[in-house]
Amino acid sequence: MSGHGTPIPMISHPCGPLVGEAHVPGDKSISHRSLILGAMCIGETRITGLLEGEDVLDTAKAMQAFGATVTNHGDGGWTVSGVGVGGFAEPDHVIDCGNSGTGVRLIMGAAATSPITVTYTGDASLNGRPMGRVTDPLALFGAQAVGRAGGRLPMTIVGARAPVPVRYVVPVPSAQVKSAVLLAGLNAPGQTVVIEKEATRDHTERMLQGFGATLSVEETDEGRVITLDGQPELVPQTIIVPRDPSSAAFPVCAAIITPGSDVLVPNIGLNPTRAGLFTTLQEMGADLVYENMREEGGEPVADLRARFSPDLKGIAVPPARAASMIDEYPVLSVVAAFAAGVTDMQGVKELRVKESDRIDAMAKGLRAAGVTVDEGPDWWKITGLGHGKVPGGVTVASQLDHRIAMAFMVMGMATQKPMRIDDGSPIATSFPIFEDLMGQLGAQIVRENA
Ligand SMILES: O=C(O)C1=C[C@@H](OP(=O)(O)O)[C@@H](O)[C@H](O)C1
Ligand SMILES: C=C(OP(=O)(O)O)C(=O)O
Repeated sequence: MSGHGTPIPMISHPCGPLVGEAHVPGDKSISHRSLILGAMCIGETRITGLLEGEDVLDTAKAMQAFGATVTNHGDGGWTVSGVGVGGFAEPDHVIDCGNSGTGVRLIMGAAATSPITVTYTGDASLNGRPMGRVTDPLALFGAQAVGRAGGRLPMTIVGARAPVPVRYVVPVPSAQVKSAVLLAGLNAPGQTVVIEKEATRDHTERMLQGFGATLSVEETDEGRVITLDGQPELVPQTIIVPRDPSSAAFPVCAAIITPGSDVLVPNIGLNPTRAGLFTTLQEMGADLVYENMREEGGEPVADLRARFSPDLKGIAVPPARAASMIDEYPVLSVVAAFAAGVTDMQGVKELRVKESDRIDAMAKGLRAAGVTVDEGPDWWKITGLGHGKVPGGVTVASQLDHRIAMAFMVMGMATQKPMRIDDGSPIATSFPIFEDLMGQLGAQIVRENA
C-alpha cells in the first residue's frame, strides 16, 4: 500500500524493568524471498512463520498480480502455487510495493527477464530511494527501465525478450542488488555470475540452493563469486521462517538500557551475515548471552537473554561488520547514548539511502534529546551520557521509517522524560506486534488520541 494513512503519534514513557519472553515475528528478508521463490516454482510451496507485516503483504499481492496463487491459512501459515521460472504473466495494474525496498528490488529482478512490461510504485519514502543500482545490472540482461529523474519510482520496466546471462560486480554492499541480479539470472540461459566485494546477507543464495537451483559460492581475491545456472526448474519447498534478528534487536536493546530488565528472546537466527549487532553489544559490555545454541534448517539459532547492563562503554564498530547489522544502527545509536564514551560507526553510507536518511533522522532526534552526535557522509559518532543521564522529552519525526520509530520508542523507556514520535504507523511494515510485545514486557508506549 502506498502511504500509511493517518499518522499515529506515539509516546514512550520511562518505565520499570522489562521482564519476560519476547516472541518476535518471522524474518522479513526470508519472508519476501519465500513468496517470490514460491511464485517461481510449479507446484505448492508451504510457508509457516511468515512475517505478516505490510512490506511482505505487498510482496504477496505482487506475486498474485504475476499469476501465482497466494493463500493465507491463518496463524502464519501460507501457501504459494507458483507459475515457474519465466512464467510470470504481465500484471494488469501497477505493482505497489508500499514502503519496501527489498520487495520492489527483488521483484524487479525476478520479472526483468520475462517478456512483460511492469510499472512499479511505492509510498513517498520508497519513491525517493535509488533504483538505478538495480536497473543498471538489469539493463545488461536486456531489460529497459524508464523512471523519474535519478532512477526513482514510479518506474516501468520492459522485460528482456531474449535475456542474456550477466557477469556483474555489485558496486555497493547490497543484498537487494545481489538478489535482484540472481533472480533475473534465473530466467536467462547459461550462467549468471555475481561478485560482491563485501559479504552481505546470503538468504537468496541459500534459498535458491534449497529450491533446487545449481548455485556455487567461491571466496576469491575478487570477493564472493556466486555462479548460478540459468533456467532451472525450481522445486516447491516447505519453509519454516526463522524469527527476525532485526526485530529481536528492539527488545534486546530495550532490556540492556532499562534498569532491572531481564528479557528472553527465543529462537533467533544467528546467521553470521545478520548477527553483527549482537557481537557489537557484547563488545560494549552488554549482558547479552546466547542460550540453547543449536542448528535449525542449516542455520545457527539461539535464545537471546538480555539483561540491564550498567557498565556499557562506547566502542569503534568495525566497518567490515556494517553489512551484517545495517538495519540495526538506529537502535545501536540509542544504546550508545546510554554508554560511557564515544561509539564510532564508520563505513555506513548505505544508511543514508534507507527508508529515510537514517544518520540524519537519528542525529536530529538524539540531538534534540540532549545527546551529542557528530557525522560525515559515511560515518557518525555518538558521545554517550551514561545511564539515567539522557534527558529525552522531545518529539521526533519518524520519516516513514519503521526502524527510526521503534528506536525512539526504545529510547523513551530509559530517558529522564518521555520520547514522542509524530507517526508510529510505519512500524507495521516490519513489526506489527511491536507495541503489544513491548507492553507485555512492561514498556509504556501509548498512542496519542487513542
Ligand atoms: O536483502 C534484504 O532482504 C535486505 C537487504 C538490506 O538492504 P540493502 O541491500 O539495500 O543493503 C536491508 O537493509 C534490508 O532491510 C533487507
Ligand atoms: C532497510 C529496510 O528495508 P527495505 O530496504 O526493505 O525497505 C529495513 O527494514 O530496515
